[in-house]
Amino acid sequence: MSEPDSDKVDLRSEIPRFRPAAPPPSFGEFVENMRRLQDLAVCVDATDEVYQQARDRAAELVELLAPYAAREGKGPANRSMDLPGRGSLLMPPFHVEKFDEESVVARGVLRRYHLGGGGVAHGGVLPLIFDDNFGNVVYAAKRPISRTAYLHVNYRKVTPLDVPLIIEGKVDRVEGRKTFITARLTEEDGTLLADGEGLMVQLLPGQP
Ligand SMILES: CCCCCCCCCC(=O)SCCNC(=O)CCNC(=O)[C@H](O)C(C)(C)COP(=O)(O)OP(=O)(O)OC[C@H]1O[C@@H](n2cnc3c(N)ncnc32)[C@H](O)[C@@H]1OP(=O)(O)O
Repeated sequence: MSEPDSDKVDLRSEIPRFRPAAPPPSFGEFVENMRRLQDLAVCVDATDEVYQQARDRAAELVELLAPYAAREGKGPANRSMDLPGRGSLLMPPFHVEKFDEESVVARGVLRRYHLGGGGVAHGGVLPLIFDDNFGNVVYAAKRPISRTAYLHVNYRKVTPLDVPLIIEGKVDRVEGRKTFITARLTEEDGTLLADGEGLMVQLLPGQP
C-alpha cells in the first residue's frame, strides 16, 4: 500500500517530512556498538581465523536486521535527536546544542573511523559536518526547503581525533531563493580548524 501524501514535504517531491523519532530503548546502545565496530573494522590487524569469525557474526547480524529494512524517514536512524549524529552511522557523532534563527551549534568528536592519515581526521569528513550544519541552519532559520548548490571548506589546521569539536553556522545573507551560510569548526578553546561557506538553493515544486 502506498504511503499517505502527508509524509511528503512537497506533494510533488520525494523528500519525506521530517519527524523526530522516539527510538526503542536499546537503539542508542546498538548504534554506539556499531560505531565501535566501525572504529575496529578500520584499525584491527587480526589473523584470518579472527576475520572468519567476524565475517560469520556480521553475516548473522545482517540476517537478523535485513527483514526490518524500512523506507526513508521511518526507522529511528537519522531522526533520534537525543543521540549523537541523530543515531545515523553516516553522521559523525555530534549533538546539536543550539538551534535557532541566529545560529546552529553542534558539539562532538571524530574517532578512529574518521582517520585520514598521520593521526588526524580525513579531509572528506569535514564537508559532511559542514553540509549537515548548513541543512540545520536553513531549517532553523525557517527558510524554505533547500539543497546545497555549493560548499567551500578552508582547512586552517589539521582536525584532531578524540577531541571535542564545535561547529557553528549561521545565515550570512539571503538573495531570493538563495541562502548563503557560513560556519566555523573549532576546538573548545576556540582554535579554528576550518571555516566554510555554502549556498543553499530553495527547491522549486517538483525538484527532488
Ligand atoms: C529532510 C529534508 C532534507 C532536505 C535536504 C537538507 C539539506 C541537506 C543538504 C544536502 O546535502 S542536499 C544534497 C547535495 N546537493 C544536491 O544534491 C543538489 C543538486 N543540485 C540541484 O538540485 C540543483 O542544482 C539546485 C536545486 C541546487 C539548483 O538548481 P535550480 O535549477 O533550481 O537553480 P538555478 O540553476 O535556477 O539557480 C538558482 C540560483 O542559484 C544560483 N546557483 C545555482 N547553483 C549554483 C552554484 N553551484 N554556484 C553558484 N550559484 C549557483 C544560480 O546562479 C541562480 O542564481 P540567480 O537566481 O541569482 O540567477
